[in-house]
Amino acid sequence: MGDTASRRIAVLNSHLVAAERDVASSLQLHDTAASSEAPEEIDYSVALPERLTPTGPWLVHRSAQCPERLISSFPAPDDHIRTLYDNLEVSVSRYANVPFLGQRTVDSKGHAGPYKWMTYGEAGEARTNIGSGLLHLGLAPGATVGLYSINCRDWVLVDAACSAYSLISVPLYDTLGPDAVRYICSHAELAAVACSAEVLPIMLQCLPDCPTVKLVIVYGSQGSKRLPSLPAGVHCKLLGLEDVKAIGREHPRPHTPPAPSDTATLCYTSGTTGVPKGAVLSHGNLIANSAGNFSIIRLQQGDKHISYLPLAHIYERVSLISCLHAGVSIGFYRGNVLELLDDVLELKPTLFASVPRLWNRIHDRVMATIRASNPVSRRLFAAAYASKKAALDRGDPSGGRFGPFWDRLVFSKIRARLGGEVRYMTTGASPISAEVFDFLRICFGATVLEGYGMTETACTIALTHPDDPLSGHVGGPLPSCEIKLDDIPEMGYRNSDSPHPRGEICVRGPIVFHGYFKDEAQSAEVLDAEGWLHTGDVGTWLPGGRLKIIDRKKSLFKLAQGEYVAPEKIENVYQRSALVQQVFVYGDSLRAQLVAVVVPDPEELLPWAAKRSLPADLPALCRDPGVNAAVLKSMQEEGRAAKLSGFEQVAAIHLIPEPFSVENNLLTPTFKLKRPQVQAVFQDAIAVMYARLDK
Ligand SMILES: Nc1ncnc2c1ncn2[C@@H]1O[C@H](COP(=O)(O)OP(=O)(O)OP(=O)(O)O)[C@@H](O)[C@H]1O
Repeated sequence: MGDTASRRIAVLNSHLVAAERDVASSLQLHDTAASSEAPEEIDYSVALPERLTPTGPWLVHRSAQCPERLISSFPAPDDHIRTLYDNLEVSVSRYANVPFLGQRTVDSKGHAGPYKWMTYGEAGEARTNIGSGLLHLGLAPGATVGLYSINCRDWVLVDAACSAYSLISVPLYDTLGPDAVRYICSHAELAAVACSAEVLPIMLQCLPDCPTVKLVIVYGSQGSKRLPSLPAGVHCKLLGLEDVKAIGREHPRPHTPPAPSDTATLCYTSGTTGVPKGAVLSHGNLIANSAGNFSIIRLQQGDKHISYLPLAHIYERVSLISCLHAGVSIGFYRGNVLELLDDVLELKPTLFASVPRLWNRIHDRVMATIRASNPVSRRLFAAAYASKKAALDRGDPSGGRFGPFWDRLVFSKIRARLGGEVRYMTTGASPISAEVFDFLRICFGATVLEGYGMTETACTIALTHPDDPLSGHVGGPLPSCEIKLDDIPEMGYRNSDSPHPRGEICVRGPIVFHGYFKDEAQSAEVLDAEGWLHTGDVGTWLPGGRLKIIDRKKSLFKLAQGEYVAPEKIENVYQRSALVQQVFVYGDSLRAQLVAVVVPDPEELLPWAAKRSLPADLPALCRDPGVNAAVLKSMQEEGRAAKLSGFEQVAAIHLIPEPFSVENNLLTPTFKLKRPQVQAVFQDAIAVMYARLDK
C-alpha cells in the first residue's frame, strides 16, 4: 500500500474514532435533552393577547417574526407588489436579461440536449402578445381560461397573460381524463382552454359537452403543424399559441391589471376526499402566501428550480410565484418522471421541491444500496450518518465539526444524484416521517424544510426554520396567517389538553381563500363567520410555538362500537413496515374492525420470499395466506410500537401486486390516496375480508 493510501486510512480511522466518540457523547446529551424537548433559541410563534372565550387561555398563535401584524406582501421596497401581475412586472424590469423559463432542446433523433432559456424580458413581451391576442379573439376581463398540460414554458406564459389582462386561469392536471375535464370545463364555465398537443385529443373529445369553450389554443410540438378539425357541431376556434401571439402583436392592448382582491385562479383540489372543489384564490391570497414563505426561504437570482411537480397543484404554483419574484431560473422536466433525474443532472438545480412519496423512495433506494455495499462502505456510512445525526441531536443542523469531512467523503455521491448543487429542499403536501426528514438533512447537505398547507390557504400555513435541529413537526405559522386549535370532543382533543394543547387547526389571514366556486354549502362548512378556515387537520402546539400535525379529521369515520378512526394516521404507522409499500385502511361503520388493502414492497418481499424458498412471483405471493399473515404481523408490530389502540389495528389485509398510482386513478398527482376511488375499486376484496372475519 502506498504512503498516500495509508495516510488516508489513518486519517479516516482517526475520524471514525472521533465520530464514534461524538456520537457517544451526544447520546448522553440527548438523554438529558430529551425532556427539555426544544432548544430555546427558535421561537416560532407566540400566543396573542386575545382570548377567544372570556376566561380561556391565549389561543391564537402568530409568527414570532412579526406578531403585531399579518403580512400580505413582500418587504420594502417590494411592498407595492400586490398581484401576480405586479410580481412579474417588477421582475421583468429588474431581471430583464436573466434566464427565466428553460426547456431542454431535443434533436431530430430525440436526444435531449442543454436547456434553452427565455429571459424575463422576453417572457414579459410574450405574455403581452398572448394576452392581447386573447382579448382580440373575444375574451373579456373576468373570463376563465383553462390551462391543460404538463408544466412547460407556455403554461407559465398563458398564466401570466391572464394576470396582465384580469383573466382567471384554471389549471387542469395533465393526468385528468375526459370526465374530469368535462366537469371542470363546465363547472368553471371556461371561455377558453390552452392545452398541449399531447392532451388535445381528450380536449376535442370533450368539446361537444363544453359549450362555454369558444377558443382552444394549442402549444408544444403541434404549434407549427396543421391542427386537426373540430368535432361536428362544435362552435369554437382552434389556434396554435404562435398564431395567438401573432394576432396580439398586430393588435396590441394595454394591460388591464387586476386588483389584489380579484380572483387570480380557480384551483381545483386533486380529490382525496371526493369530487374536485374549485378553490377561489385571489391575487392577494397568492402574493401573501409567497411573501410569507419568502420570509424564511431566501431565494435569489442565480438559483435554479426544477419544475416537475404539477403546476395545477398549489405547492408548485406558489413555488413558481416565489421563484419568479426572486429572478430564479426555472427549468422544466420533459414530462416523464423516468427522465427526471437526467433533466436534474443537466439543470443542476439549487432548489428541489418534492413530496414525501418521492423522498421516501430516495431514502429506501439509498439505504438498499448501502445495505448491499461492502462492509467498509457500510461502516463508513454508519459512522458518517451517526456523526451528523449526533450533531443534529446536539442542536446543530449544519452537521457538526466533522460535517464537511463526511460530506466530501461519503455524502457527496448521494448529493450528486440531484446534481450536486441543491441548497434548499422542501417537502410538503402530506406528512413525512422524522426519520426520512433527518435522512435528507444528513445526506444532501442542503437546508431541508417542511411546509404544511392546503389549496384553501393558497399553499403554506406553517413552515419549519432552517436553523431548527428538531424534526417531527411543521414549524410555525407563516407571518401571513394566524392559527388556533379548536376542540374536537368526539376525538378527545382539547385546547385545554396539558402539557400540549390539541385540536382542529383553524387558519385566518390574507392567505385564506374566498370559498369554493359555486358551492356555498361546502364553503360554509369550512369558512366560519369570523373568517376562520377549518382545515380538518388536527394539530398540537409544542414548545417554541411549533405546530405538529397529529391526526386528520377529514376522513374520520366511526366504527360500530362508537370509536372514531382517522385512517391516514394508521396508514402512516403501517407504512413503516419494510414489507409495506402502500396501504389503504378502511372501516365499515357497521363493523367493529378495520381492514386494509396493502401493496407489498417487492424489493423487500422478494428477498424475504427467496429465503423461504417461495417463488419470485409477486401476484402469487400476494395470494399466499402465509405471506398475508407475515405482512399483517409486521404491520401489527409497527402498530404496537406506535401505541395504536386495539380498535385502530387492522384485523385483515388484502395484498395486491399493482401499486396505487396516478395512472390507475387511485393517487392524486401529488401521490395522495383518492380514498373514495380506492374503496370503490376494492369493495369486493373488502367484503371478502369482512366475511372472513365474521367466520
Ligand atoms: N406537511 C404536511 N404534513 C401533514 N399533512 C399535510 C402536510 N401538508 C399538507 N398536508 C395535508 O394535505 C392537505 C391539503 O391537501 P391539498 O390542498 O393538496 O388538497 P388535495 O389533497 O388536493 O385535495 P382534497 O382537498 O380533496 O384532500 C392538508 O389539509 C393536510 O391534510
